[in-house]
Amino acid sequence: MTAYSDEATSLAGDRQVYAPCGFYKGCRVAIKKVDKQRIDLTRPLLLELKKMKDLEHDHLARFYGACVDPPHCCFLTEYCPKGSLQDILESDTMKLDWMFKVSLMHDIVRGMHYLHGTDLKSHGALKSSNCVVDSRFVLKITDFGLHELRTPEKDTRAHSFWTREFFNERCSLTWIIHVYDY
Ligand SMILES: Nc1nc2c(ncn2[C@@H]2O[C@H](COP(=O)(O)OP(=O)(O)OP(=O)(O)O)[C@@H](O)[C@H]2O)c(=O)[nH]1
Repeated sequence: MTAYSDEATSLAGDRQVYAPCGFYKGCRVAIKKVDKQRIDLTRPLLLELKKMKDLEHDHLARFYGACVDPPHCCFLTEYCPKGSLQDILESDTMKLDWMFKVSLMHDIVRGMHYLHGTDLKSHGALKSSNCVVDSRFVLKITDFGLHELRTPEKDTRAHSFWTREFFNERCSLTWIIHVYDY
């Protein structure tokens, strides 16, 4: 894997968002840092990594793998050049007409429907910054699974909705919570 830059997403005239990315086997990938001193490759973790790699759907960002060597622990996922739904919603220059909004909603529903039918069963952190948009304006859901390796949310700007946080504290995640999530 070649890590090459923090690429600015193409929202001309807006705040620029820099996403670390690189190349892995000829594909451009998004690099998500994992804030862990060490990662124990237990059997359940290896199984989950395998399941994640096997997932394939038009509305899920491809999971390419993880680097578990500290201090460079990270996940590699499909890189989507238009940035996240959060970036698009916060953009002053990008006008969303109803056709585009419906198409984005449709993509989320299709992606989540597929995810709920897999062994992962739930996303766990569905929010606008975890929905990324590719060069053809197709929305793909990212950052699913591997909950034990993810750092708890610290960003109050994150657009997650009260229902997920409310339920997280009280019971385990199920697909029903996602229905309220979006
Ligand atoms: N262009 C592009 N930007 C991305 C991609 N993935 C993430 N980003 C950018 O990185 C921002 C932050 O994403 P994350 O690093 O997942 O952080 P977060 O979702 O805000 O927070 P946590 O997931 O809770 O850590 C997004 O809003 C995007 O601007 C991608 O595939 N392509």
